[in-house]
Amino acid sequence: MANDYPEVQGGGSLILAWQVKNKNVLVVGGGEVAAGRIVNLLNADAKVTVVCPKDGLNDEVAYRIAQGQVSHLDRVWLPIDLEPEKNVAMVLTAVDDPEASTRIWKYCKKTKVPANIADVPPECDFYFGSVHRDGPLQIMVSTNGNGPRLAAAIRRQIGEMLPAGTGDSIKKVGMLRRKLRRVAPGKGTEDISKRMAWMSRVCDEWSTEEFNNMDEEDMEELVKGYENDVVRSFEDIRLGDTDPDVVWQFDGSFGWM
Ligand SMILES: C[C@@]1(CC(=O)O)C2=NC(=C\c3[nH]c(c(CCC(=O)O)c3CC(=O)O)Cc3[nH]c(c(CC(=O)O)c3CCC(=O)O)/C=C3\N/C(=C\2)[C@@H](CCC(=O)O)[C@]3(C)CC(=O)O)/[C@H]1CCC(=O)O
Ligand SMILES: NC(=O)c1ccc[n+]([C@@H]2O[C@H](COP(=O)([O-])OP(=O)(O)OC[C@H]3O[C@@H](n4cnc5c(N)ncnc54)[C@H](O)[C@@H]3O)[C@@H](O)[C@H]2O)c1
Repeated sequence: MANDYPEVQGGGSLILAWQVKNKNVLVVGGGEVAAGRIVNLLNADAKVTVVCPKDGLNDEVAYRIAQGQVSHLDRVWLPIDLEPEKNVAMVLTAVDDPEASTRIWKYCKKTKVPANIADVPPECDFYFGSVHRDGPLQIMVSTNGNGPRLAAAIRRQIGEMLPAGTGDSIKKVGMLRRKLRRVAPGKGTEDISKRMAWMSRVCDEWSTEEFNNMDEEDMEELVKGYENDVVRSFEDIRLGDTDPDVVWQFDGSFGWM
């Protein structure tokens, strides 16, 4: 039977944007790989505890501990680190001891805590990927275990392709969406459909650069069109005076002077 449904391509990962804000995450090990994991976790507002003997910490991890950005347990990992009272949401190990890694992985499975064991794909509930970050924008590249270094090269290429200010333009879209929900707070299905359709039109019709240049006043002006399903262009908002509230006033100049 012919159809246009997407073809299934098994063998991939389910790529998600996992929310770890204010959740307890345990990092086992304090070397270079742990340092990278810690930055990723702090960027996602997690509450991080590092378990690693003090003499094994690298400079970056020692700095995070000294700054109070993460908590520290000065010893090797122990099963008590996963006691239910600790409420651990996730475990990331980056240790140079494969036996310890496997022991930790098995214990995570027993206690049903999702875990990533660096370098041991069969002992991972999820893999890391290479991430491009620009404000609210995050792009993750995964090669699904085939070539992590290639993932980093592809991530850099993608980052270079994006127009400057892409992250800022996304921030503006976020502000506009929040403003729209204040102006039109309806929670009925029709309200939601109307809001989504209007917002989709704005996103399709406005460019990254226009979103970047959009200020608070432009946003106010733009959302005024929502009620009547009007999406004014950036140019129209900046140059036009279709708003009856705006009265043209002579400023004493004749333009050509
Ligand atoms: C993307 C990145 C994210 C991050 O870790 O932050 C990441 N690895 C990175 C770098 C990297 N890792 C390794 C090298 C040495 C060169 C090389 O081997 O290529 C380099 C390159 C370097 O250091 O420059 C060694 C390595 N890695 C794994 C194995 C085991 C194996 O393959 O069996 C071995 C040892 C292989 C061996 O024994 O020979 C496994 C995994 N590494 C993953 C992620 C997951 C798959 C992601 C994917 O496929 O896309 C997965 C499956 C599990 C996981 O760890 O989550 C990060 C780049 C971040 C960035 O720079 O932006
Ligand atoms: N997936 C990746 O992206 C990737 C990339 C490079 C290396 N690796 C692998 O990740 C692992 C860590 O690499 P690294 O460069 O950070 O190593 P590293 O030697 O710099 O750090 C290992 C750390 O683990 C600590 N440690 C060892 N046993 C421990 C235990 N039982 N409890 C708590 N802490 C313990 C050590 O004190 C040290 O701080 C290695 O197996 C390495 O091959 C993974």
